Amino acid sequence: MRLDVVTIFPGYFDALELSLLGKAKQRGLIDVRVHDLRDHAHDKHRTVDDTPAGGGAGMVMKPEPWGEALDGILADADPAADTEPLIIFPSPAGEVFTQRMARELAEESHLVFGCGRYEGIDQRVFDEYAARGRVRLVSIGDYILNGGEVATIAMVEAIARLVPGVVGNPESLVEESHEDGLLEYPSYTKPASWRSREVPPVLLSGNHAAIAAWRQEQSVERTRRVRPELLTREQRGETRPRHAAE
Ligand SMILES: N#Cc1c(-c2ccc3ccn(Cc4ccccn4)c3c2)n[nH]c1N
Repeated sequence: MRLDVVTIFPGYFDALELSLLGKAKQRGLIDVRVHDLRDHAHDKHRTVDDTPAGGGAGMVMKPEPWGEALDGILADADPAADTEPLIIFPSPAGEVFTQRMARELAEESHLVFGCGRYEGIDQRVFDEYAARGRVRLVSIGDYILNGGEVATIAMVEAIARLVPGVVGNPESLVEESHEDGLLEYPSYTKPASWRSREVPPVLLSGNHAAIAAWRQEQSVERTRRVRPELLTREQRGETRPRHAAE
């Protein structure tokens, strides 16, 4: 998978050189290219923002540097690829990023992340690239950040770890929160007793069926307590199980 990131703060993405993603890069599983938007602003001060049309507080990112940066990336994309690159703009006005979306995006061969700052990017940039290809505005949650960089790092981590070969043991991806629509069960390790707090005996029983049942029950109970909206109506007890005899 190729990942291009356009930002005025390229240093944010040094984080992608660390840990799992750094190793995946070294192994050629992920090709990350970070572009400084200011390299595409050619005035003396490398200006990337201007006052909002119609007035209002703050500044808006000018379209010209974005056009030059994104045109360059698209022109450099693999012409033999099945599909054109998908351009993702983190935005508080975007569709909410979920594990389902992460799985969907992990199937892509080329993702481009456009990190806005200030009050956002001139709308015509979104319109231009949506007319020419595939664009999605995506939000990582209902709160306001100062720009798209942190959201991009979060999304890149969630997506890249699903790319085959990036995570050592693919089985560890199966029983994770949200993979089956439920929150993950609580985890324990050694020692069996710590400050008079015991590991649940079922986990030490060696009875794998009982352990699996306990973990499923814990996932449903934790989801019911913390995120009831993730449960199906049947799991919430609002309907009888479909197989139940009348
Ligand atoms: N994803 C995501 C985001 C963002 C986000 C993403 C990109 C930009 C570019 C500028 N700003 C600041 C800003 C302030 C005020 C109104 C609009 N925008 C961003 C914020 N905030 N919260 C999320 N879940």
